[in-house]
Amino acid sequence: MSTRTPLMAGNWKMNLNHLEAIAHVQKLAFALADKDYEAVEVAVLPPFTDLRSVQTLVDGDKLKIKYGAQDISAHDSGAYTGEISGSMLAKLKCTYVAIGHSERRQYHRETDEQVNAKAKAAFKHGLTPILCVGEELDVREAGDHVSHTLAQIEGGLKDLTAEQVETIVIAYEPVWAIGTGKVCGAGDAQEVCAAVRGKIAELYTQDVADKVRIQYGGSVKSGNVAEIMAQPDVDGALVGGASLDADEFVKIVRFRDQ
Ligand SMILES: O=C(CO)COP(=O)(O)O
Repeated sequence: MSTRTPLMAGNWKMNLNHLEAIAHVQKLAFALADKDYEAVEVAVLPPFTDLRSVQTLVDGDKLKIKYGAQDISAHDSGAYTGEISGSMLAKLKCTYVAIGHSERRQYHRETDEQVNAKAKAAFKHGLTPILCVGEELDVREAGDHVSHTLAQIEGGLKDLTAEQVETIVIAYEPVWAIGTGKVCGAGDAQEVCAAVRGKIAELYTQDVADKVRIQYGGSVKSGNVAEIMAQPDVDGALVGGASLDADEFVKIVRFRDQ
């Protein structure tokens, strides 16, 4: 039986302005009870422009919900127009930062090398990376989904220490299941998540691998979350669309009741 605390995180993507963010986090705070936080960690990843508002709310009301960003610059400061540094996110008391989301890889051509540099930047500033990996449809159809995902793991974790890796979160998000309503079968998600843990054991130690939390992401909803969370190597969910509906996200957090 795993001792890993599940992490249920909402990736809002480019949705909800700062006023909507306040209303949304207030709804979550109202609906979630202390007992929800006993066995599960809950986090939201709002757009950058919402983070200050979310921080003020969480600090002011001592909320247990955690928050983080959807991206980070690999650089510390300087002439990088449009980028946001790890020290800026740390100053806003972010806990998490998503790195290498497939939408960043696809639309911004982020490579494993850049993803690795961002992971290092996150650790440098005390942030926990949620390293996103996963294959496109053609890769899965060719039967190469495991090797593709493990190559992303190897590239993303390059030169990170065992102490860093044991705290990292991995999000396995098959690209073909994101925003499509096509959920990956629970057994298929388990296959890749187990292979990811095996790879981390090979690169580090079994002990390190046993501590890493591996989330599944891709069309997670209240109706399918229980089956996915029942898999031994799935330690949480990274939820896109369904996290924008507070009632639905609360049901996902309460996956044990579904
Ligand atoms: O990309 C995702 C989370 O990071 C998943 O998005 P959906 O839940 O909308 O499929």
